[in-house]
Amino acid sequence: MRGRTTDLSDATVLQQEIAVEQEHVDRVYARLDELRRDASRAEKEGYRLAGVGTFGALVERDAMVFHAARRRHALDTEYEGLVFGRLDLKTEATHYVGRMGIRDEDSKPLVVDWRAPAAAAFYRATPADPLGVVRRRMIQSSRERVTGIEDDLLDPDAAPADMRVVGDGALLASLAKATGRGMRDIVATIQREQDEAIRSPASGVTIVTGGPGTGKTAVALHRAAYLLYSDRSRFAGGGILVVGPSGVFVEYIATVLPSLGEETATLRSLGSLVPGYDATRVDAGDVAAIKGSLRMRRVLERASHDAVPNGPSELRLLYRGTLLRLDSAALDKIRRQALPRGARRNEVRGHGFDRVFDALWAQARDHKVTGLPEKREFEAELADRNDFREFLKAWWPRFTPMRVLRWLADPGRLRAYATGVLSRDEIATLQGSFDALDAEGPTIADVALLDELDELMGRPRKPAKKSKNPFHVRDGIQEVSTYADRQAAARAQQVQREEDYREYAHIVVDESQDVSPMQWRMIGRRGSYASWTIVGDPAQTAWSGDPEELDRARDRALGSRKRASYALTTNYRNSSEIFAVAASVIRKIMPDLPLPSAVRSTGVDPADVVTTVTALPEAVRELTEKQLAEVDGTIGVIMPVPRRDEVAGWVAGLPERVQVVTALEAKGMEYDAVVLVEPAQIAVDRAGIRTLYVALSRATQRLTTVGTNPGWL
Ligand SMILES: Nc1ncnc2c1ncn2[C@@H]1O[C@H](COP(=O)(O)OP(=O)(O)OP(=O)(O)O)[C@@H](O)[C@H]1O
Repeated sequence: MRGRTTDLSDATVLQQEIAVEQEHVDRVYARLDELRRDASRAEKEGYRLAGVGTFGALVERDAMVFHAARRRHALDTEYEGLVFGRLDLKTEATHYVGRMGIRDEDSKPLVVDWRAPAAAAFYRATPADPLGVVRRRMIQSSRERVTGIEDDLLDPDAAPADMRVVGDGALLASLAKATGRGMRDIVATIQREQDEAIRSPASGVTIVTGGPGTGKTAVALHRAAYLLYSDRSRFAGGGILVVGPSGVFVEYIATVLPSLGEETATLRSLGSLVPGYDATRVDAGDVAAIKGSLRMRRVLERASHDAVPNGPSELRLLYRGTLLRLDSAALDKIRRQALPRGARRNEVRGHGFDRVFDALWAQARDHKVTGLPEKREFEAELADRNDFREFLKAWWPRFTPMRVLRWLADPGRLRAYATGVLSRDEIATLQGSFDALDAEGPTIADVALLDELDELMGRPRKPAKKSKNPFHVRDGIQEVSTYADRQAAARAQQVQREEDYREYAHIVVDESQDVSPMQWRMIGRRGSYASWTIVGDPAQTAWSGDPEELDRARDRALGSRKRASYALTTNYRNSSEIFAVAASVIRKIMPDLPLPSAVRSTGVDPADVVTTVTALPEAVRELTEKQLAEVDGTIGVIMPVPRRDEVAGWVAGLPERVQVVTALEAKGMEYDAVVLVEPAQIAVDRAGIRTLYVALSRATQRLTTVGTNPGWL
């Protein structure tokens, strides 16, 4: 208990203050019940009216039902911890801050939405700059019951004599909680520097940097929620895309926006950004660096213009008793002419075919074929012939990106496409890295190559565009639809987008330090109209390619948009003891790197266990079991990428709280305890040391390292 002295015991003061807040919270929930009843009445009314009226009116009512349902859903979602803050201002006014804005029957605010301008002071006021706030109070609750209070007295001189101040401050109370499987929102305890990044202007590019655990991901997600609040029609209409490094990470953060009442954002990992793929396989660092380099575009361009493997090497057609023939040189020439540099193979297929017709026509005339008809009829005759059609299909098929990428598994083709673009060593490194495409699907790095090929080759022309009006079934017919059809259509119009949607209004890129140049191109294609939020920490990158190329690719994706940068400086995740170990590792290669300060101490130092190869499996299992006994939340067992399956076997059968991830998958993740296996095998080069830094900074409470080589510390 801090602040003013009082004659009452601390516990009594706390109970009295809780009772004061409970009264307000009760009013809010009573009002919430009314609003929910209204929303569900509007929904029911919409259903009732749906059976009558003109089509246009029906659509409008459907939209009304949809909005009412959405509102009811929001009211349900944001039930827990609805009111979490109170501001007592110098003006003697009091504001309550919560997950959503609620007004009483007279339209007076009972709770201010955390994203509203009036709530900014809740996050930004400090004792040095109180912004008119005397006391900031965090209200903790469980469902509708207030369970605790944490106050910060920001302006003691302005505090009235009877103002009470209880608790140790909101932040430390919240950091002590165990980690769940999914990330939590931090809406009640956003810190000033974070709030500034969250409320950065909606246009241009917002860049947020900071060391491990500084809340970059939390800021990025709260910013998405803020943007949806501040300009819903723009951001919900155009859509917000959130891109993270891996599927594991996307799953981890997937609950944050819904917990803030926002479900409209699209979350994708780098391996699943292109429709049809959900890649989780990773390439070795040196392979990923080559696959991620912009030079791959030239390699792929050459591939996309090459002849089909095992395609027909000549065309022989017996036409009205005369043999017409195009040999392989003639066919190659036609292909090259129809496909000049920059042309898209799938789009110019027709030109290729036209040239084949021309060449055959010229031959037929030279050979003075008896009874040769007009050219158009000659073409029609050929086009009717199965053998000719089969030839065209085999010689110039419609290409899928996957089909062409597979050609790179052939060492001869790879060499032919890459010579003069990649070094001999690089070509040797790439060799074999496409072999498993068929059996195991693409790697995460391959997905950007597939997207590039898609662009390089274009798509076959699409059939005529469908009407934009989802109720408009065929020209001239406004089909009588059922209520359910229109309800689905109303919803589809609001949230569903075509599979390869590319017109997002905002793109959030998390862990941006790991986005390769080719991946920046892939993301950039989906953000021509977007404003951006880019968060990352260069010191955590696993990228071992050319850093300048990386900057260039990023700059190209972001274009000339105005940039605003924010740096976060406090590590909220790690205990100071754990972060000290991580810091000592990164300092080896970046001695001048500014590091965040870890605010919380547990008094428990990390343990480092050195053992033998034969004893390692048992040691890993035992150390993991020990963590299970010591912490309540999750335990991350982290290892070098190639050893994943082996280590997973060692801890098989342990409770679900134990999660097995590679050092690369651990990016962005958080666990209460971490057992890190064979750190020396991760720290094999500079990129490896940065990856080790990531792995060492994942734990909130306990860190144990275990391996057969002590030389990494
Ligand atoms: N203001 C805050 N109040 C409470 N918890 C916070 C706050 N800011 C961050 N945290 C917590 O700190 C942890 C780290 O946050 P987050 O994962 O966003 O950091 P990060 O900067 O993205 O980390 P990394 O770069 O290491 O992946 C999370 O558990 C988050 O909930």
